[in-house]
Order: sequence, then C-alpha cells, then structure tokens
Amino acid sequence: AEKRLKELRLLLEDYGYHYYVLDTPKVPDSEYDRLMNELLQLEADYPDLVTEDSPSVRIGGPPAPSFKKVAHRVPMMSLSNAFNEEDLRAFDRRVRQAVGEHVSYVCELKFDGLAVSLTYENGKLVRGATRGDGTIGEDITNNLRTVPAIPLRLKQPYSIEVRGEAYMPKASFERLNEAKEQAGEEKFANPRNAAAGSLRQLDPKIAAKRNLSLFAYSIGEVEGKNVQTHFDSLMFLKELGFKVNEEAAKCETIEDVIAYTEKWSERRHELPYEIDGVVVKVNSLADHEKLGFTAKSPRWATAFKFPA
Ligand SMILES: COc1nc2nc(N)nc(N)c2nc1C
Repeated sequence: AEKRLKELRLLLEDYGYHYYVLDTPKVPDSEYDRLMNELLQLEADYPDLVTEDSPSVRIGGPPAPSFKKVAHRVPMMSLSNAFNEEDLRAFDRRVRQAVGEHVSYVCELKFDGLAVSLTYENGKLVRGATRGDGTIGEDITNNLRTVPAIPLRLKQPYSIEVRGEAYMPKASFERLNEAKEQAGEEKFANPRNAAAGSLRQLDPKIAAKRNLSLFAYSIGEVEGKNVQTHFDSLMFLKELGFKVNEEAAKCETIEDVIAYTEKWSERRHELPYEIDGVVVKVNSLADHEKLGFTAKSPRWATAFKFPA
C-alpha cells in the first residue's frame, strides 16, 4: 500500500502540474479522477500513511473554526497608480533620476484577484495567507492547498516566500454565477469578489470546488538563491513549479512600456482571466535597493490602471 500511495502521489502531482500550471493535460480528466479516487480510498484504508503534501488535500479538508492572524515577515506593499501616458513618463523620469539613464523595465499583466503570500520550508508549502493590511494577513493555508496551480511541493527544496494573485478564470466565474442563479442565491459581482469570497470562507471543500488558479509574481524572500533581475526571479519561480504569466515582458524603454499598456488595453477581453491594468517594474534588483519605498509603495514599480 505504501509503495502504491507514493506512486499515486507522484503521478497525481505530475498530472496536476501539467494540467493546472502548464495548461497542457498529460492524461484525460477521467484518468486523473480515477487515480485521485484510488488515492482517497487507500488513504481512508491507511490513515497513518497520509502525508500533508498528498494531492488529496486538493479535495479540501474539514472547515476551520476561524482564521488565525499571521504577520508577514516582509511587508506586502501596495502599488502606486498611473492613469495615463504622462503618469508613466513621470514615473520613468523619477526612476532615471535615481538610478541613471540605463534603466530597463518588466511589464506584467495586473491580475484582478486576491494577493496572497505562500511560504515554503525546504520546498514544502507550510503557510498561505491573505495580504490583509500588508503587515498582518489571515491564515488561509487549507483553502490555498485546494488551488491546483499552487504547488504543495516545489521542484527544488528551497525555503522561500512567494507572492501571487489567486484568481477565478472568467469561464469559472460565469459557471459559478449560473449555479448561484439556479439556486436562487446572491451572485458574485465580478471574478475578484468571487475569488476573495471563495478563499476567505472557512470551508476548504467550498474553495476546492471554485476552480481557482494563481499566478506567482514575486519573491518575498528566499534562502540560498541570488537573482539579479525581476525577470530572472519570474523564471526561477517557473523552474520551481509555479504558474507564471506568459505575457510578462522585458521593456527596455518607457516607449516599450507605453506600447505594452496600449496592446493589452485593447486585447484584455481576449484573456481567459480579468486584468485591471499593467504592472511596470524596474528590472534590476540593485535598482530596487537604490529606489526603496514610500510609506506605502515601492518606488521601483507602478500599476498602470486601464480606464474603467
Ligand atoms: C510588487 O507588487 C505587486 N506586483 C504585482 N505584479 C503583478 N503582476 N500583479 C499584481 N497584482 C501585483 N501586485 C503587487 C502588489
């Protein structure tokens, strides 16, 4: 039984990674479901063989009595906003005044979901929390364990704290609201509220049914790894097994940044998830050090918001 359990865990972890992180299924859903049922049955027969990183947690465990408060070791800041081209050019001028003319940027889509923090010890997920007020969040570990795009075990055993945006794809949002309509229940206003509502309730079995996903977008802190640029940190997160948005792009000049914001302002409706803008970040992490933070936000990033 122990051998088969280990085999099933590895199979389900690999199939889950291909399906939910790479969006490239390796086996039909029926095969995945069959193996998951075999795992659940074996774990029910041999409860002392259950491990905390078993894929069975994707189904969701018992409800929590309440949410514990957790302190973020590295504060989760908010982003300053830019609303038009002039704001972006002003941001670029401020950055170049501080770090010199040869600054380059990374542009990322700004996912309209719920910012979360994921803590791994030696590659194992040990805690998941909401941003909260940036210093104190809520422990929603058991809900986040049910999000299939969130690795329970990293591909390399790093101790790392990762930030990402949990979100509900548009299709899942439509289906959920249809079901709410059928049941005569209150519908969610938008996918962000639906994602937040799904993760900030106490029953992981509900979270497990909401088809949530997550894009990882930055490293809070990591032991034993040095990256020089923000783009390299995204590539590193991808290597570890996180879902990282494919549209992240290096932008050498503010002209490229402006072009990126115009492109995605046009094309946002083509995406299977909602975005409310573009996040522009200085690429060099040494420049992050030089630029630092205001009371609320990093000076090395800004969020360009699309017109509502
Ligand atoms: C550095 O801080 C941030 N970076 C981000 N990056 C992306 N792509 N999306 C976000 N929503 C986001 N939010 C914050 C606070």
